[in-house]
Amino acid sequence: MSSTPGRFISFEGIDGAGKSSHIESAAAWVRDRGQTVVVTREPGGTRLAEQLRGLVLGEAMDPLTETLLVFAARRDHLQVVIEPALARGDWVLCDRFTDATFAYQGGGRGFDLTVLDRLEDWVQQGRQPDLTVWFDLPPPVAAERRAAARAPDRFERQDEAFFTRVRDGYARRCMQAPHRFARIDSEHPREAVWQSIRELLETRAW
Ligand SMILES: Nc1ncnc2c1ncn2[C@@H]1O[C@H](COP(=O)(O)OP(=O)(O)OP(=O)(O)O)[C@@H](O)[C@H]1O
Ligand SMILES: Cc1cn([C@H]2C[C@H](O)[C@@H](COP(=O)(O)O)O2)c(=O)[nH]c1=O
Repeated sequence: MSSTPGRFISFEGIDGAGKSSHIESAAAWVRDRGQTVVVTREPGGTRLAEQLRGLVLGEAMDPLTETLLVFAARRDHLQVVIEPALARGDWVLCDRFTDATFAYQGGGRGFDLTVLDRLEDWVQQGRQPDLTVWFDLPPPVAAERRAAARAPDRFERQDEAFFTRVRDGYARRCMQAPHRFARIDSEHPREAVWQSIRELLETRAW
């Protein structure tokens, strides 16, 4: 059992914003302070949710189907991984959580935000991250980074207008929950971004 209560920290941003480049460093930083850390991701994190991830990232579907699948994956992830870890006092660092649904399905796809509000309440029963690190980056810069890094999936093939709406979706969530959100300027060089994350962990996660 850990000496302090666990924390739930989510990492968010448009595709290519730099989350994955920093989440393991953040986990190592927390472990160095004596905490047990679970690093996980959405959609995914359990056997079932990883299967749903494969469908969501690979198969064409309508926005309602997409929304229900990401929430189904989230429900399993919460029950099997996140809630048990927090109950043990572990820290959970999660590459994306429900803010991604509001940004991608709500902002990007234009799906009804009031339905998302209801699904969020229903699936999460009040569970929210203690801290959300939002890696903010202009869509054209993120597209350049992605193009240099890998072949695109179904979301990454979307155009700049889609990612502008996703980014606006994150900005809306940030304005609605300023106590939980922290915006990081991800256009800075990697070391400067990491410095911002470290300061954030020191001041707002502990
Ligand atoms: N600050 C930075 N400056 C320049 N390049 C960066 C920076 N941070 C990350 N990158 C590079 O940008 C690419 C995308 O980064 P990364 O995979 O971490 O993004 P991501 O937010 O996890 O994306 P996704 O959510 O789509 O998986 C990688 O090639 C990475 O090396
Ligand atoms: C949680 C969640 C994710 N997505 C999208 C966003 C990304 O394009 C992919 C996940 O892949 P990545 O490796 O994290 O970039 O899924 C979504 O549309 N809705 C969600 O709720």
